[in-house]
Amino acid sequence: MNGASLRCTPLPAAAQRCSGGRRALGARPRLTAVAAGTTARASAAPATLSGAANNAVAAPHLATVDVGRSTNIRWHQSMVSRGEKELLLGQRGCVLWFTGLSGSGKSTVACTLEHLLHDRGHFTSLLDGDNIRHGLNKDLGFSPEDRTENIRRIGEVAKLFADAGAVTMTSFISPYRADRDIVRQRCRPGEFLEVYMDTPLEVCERRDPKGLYKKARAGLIKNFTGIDDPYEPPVNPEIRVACFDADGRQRTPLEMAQQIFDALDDMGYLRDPAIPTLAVASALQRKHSDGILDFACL
Ligand SMILES: Nc1ncnc2c1ncn2[C@@H]1O[C@H](COP(=O)(O)OS(=O)(=O)O)[C@@H](OP(=O)(O)O)[C@H]1O
Ligand SMILES: Nc1ncnc2c1ncn2[C@@H]1O[C@H](COP(=O)(O)OP(=O)(O)O)[C@@H](O)[C@H]1O
Repeated sequence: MNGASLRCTPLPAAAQRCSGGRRALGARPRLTAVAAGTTARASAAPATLSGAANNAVAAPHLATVDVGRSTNIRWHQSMVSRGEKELLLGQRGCVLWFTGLSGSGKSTVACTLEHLLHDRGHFTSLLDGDNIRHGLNKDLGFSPEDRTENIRRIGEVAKLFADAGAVTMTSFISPYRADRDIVRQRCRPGEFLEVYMDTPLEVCERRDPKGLYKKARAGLIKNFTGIDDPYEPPVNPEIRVACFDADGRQRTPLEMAQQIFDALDDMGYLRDPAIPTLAVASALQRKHSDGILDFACL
């Protein structure tokens, strides 16, 4: 594919049966390799893309940029849009950012919520503090700088999952308001939903499932959130999960998870999962000869 260049070619007219102003999935510009005066369908994306890279030197729209310590990099636009992925999944990708003290119930409720969502046919992902610190962030501790970097990385990973259409849950203390706000700003409008586990320190300390509060009180752990390191509660979280009900009874994890599920549903993040199933079925029946699915009549 030497000398190939990238060109976006619209599908043939027959493939552009778009109804009611909604763009047909099959009608998006298609990546096409053009070599030595002939027009050919790109059969393998990597070959096509490397062809583009070879020709990027003089084309201004393919200019590279420097970001942080990375030089000469360029943003690559996906050929399958986020909207198309969300249509397939029948939901909107989002980041449900659980925040609260250690022992406030972040992991338990996020895990319960993931079950609820999955049972109802939704695509989810759960990033949990302890787990991520076993791998991606095992180089980080609990200094203010390390916590900030912890949250920054998780924010970026969560955004990637949301971009793929997943209802993404993160479960980190994320004690500093500024760090959470940076993640919010990095997300699209409406994509970031702060879920505040509003469980008082006394309750968390009583639970103390890992015995960490006891150690922190004894001075064996330094900079423990809520003891000798600050926790800054959200000012205006999208979802506040209260520990107690109106009668002063401690709410169960299932009640809390159901509250978040209902809020997501009310806000329109969850659509009927049956929709994309039907969409795929009917698009398959109208598959074009070139193998592209046609969602035009939806
Ligand atoms: N100093 C200190 N302060 C707070 N927490 C501590 C500390 N040292 C260890 N742990 C354990 O690590 C878990 C918190 O990790 P996170 O990644 O969520 O923390 S942070 O968001 O970066 O602040 C937290 O887990 P959870 O109880 O699930 O929140 C603790 O078990
Ligand atoms: N709604 C709840 N009611 C009673 N106990 C809870 C509730 N949510 C969590 N717990 C218990 O509290 C402890 C800490 O919960 P966990 O989800 O690990 O908190 P976090 O992830 O915020 O540290 C666990 O032992 C869990 O069983």
